[in-house]
Amino acid sequence: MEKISDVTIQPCSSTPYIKPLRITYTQDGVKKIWDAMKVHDSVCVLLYNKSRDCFVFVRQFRPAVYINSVVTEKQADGTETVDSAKYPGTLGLSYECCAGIVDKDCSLVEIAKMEVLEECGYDVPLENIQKITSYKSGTGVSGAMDHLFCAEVTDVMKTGPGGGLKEEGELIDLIEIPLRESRKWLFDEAINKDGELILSVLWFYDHYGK
Ligand SMILES: Nc1ncnc2c1ncn2[C@@H]1O[C@H](COP(=O)(O)OP(=O)(O)O[C@H]2O[C@H](CO)[C@@H](O)[C@H](O)[C@H]2O)[C@@H](O)[C@H]1O
Repeated sequence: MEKISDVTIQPCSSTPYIKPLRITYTQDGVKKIWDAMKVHDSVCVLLYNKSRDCFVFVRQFRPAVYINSVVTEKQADGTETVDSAKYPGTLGLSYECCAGIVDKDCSLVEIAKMEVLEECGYDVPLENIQKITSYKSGTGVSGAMDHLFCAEVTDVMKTGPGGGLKEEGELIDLIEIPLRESRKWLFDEAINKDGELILSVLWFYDHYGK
């Protein structure tokens, strides 16, 4: 998972996942420019395993986290590289709630259910998936919607290994954090995690009075 090497970084104009854009507009009579990115909306599911009183998170190597944690070297051909002997892949490991982009023609809660099965191996009934909230993420750059859900699962619902879709190259570890240890873990800045995870867990404490 964290054995990373041969890292190169180059400009990217457009892909199926992101579309960088330059926006010009006039605001109160003043001409302005803003650089932004079109990205997919996403769903994110906080999983709480009732059988073992723990949260189930996913841990994966995130290239964006990695390259923002290292010093890159400019090469003559204009690309940038990273000395992976100096900067281990562990710098790019990130703990997140199970999540996925909204790129399918089905409801958000159905996408949430599919992601829980693919990434975490739990076959959770739709009625166990409850909405937390939806909000605009990355307002300076993307402004996409993030739809947060919470699902209570039990060991009986664990029907597969999870770990993500191998055909999409996904490499995902499942990490269980006991509820009683989660407050300390949540605010441990040495552990990479995203805002969706923190918000969802704080919602859980509030909603269930934990
Ligand atoms: N930028 C990219 N470059 C190359 N390949 C890409 C890519 N984005 C997606 N992919 C490909 O699409 C596959 C499926 O991605 P997912 O829908 O599982 O989103 P992911 O969990 O990575 O991010 C989800 O979770 C994170 C964290 O919550 C959210 O930020 C995010 O919007 C949400 O989709 C990936 O395995 C990869 O093959």
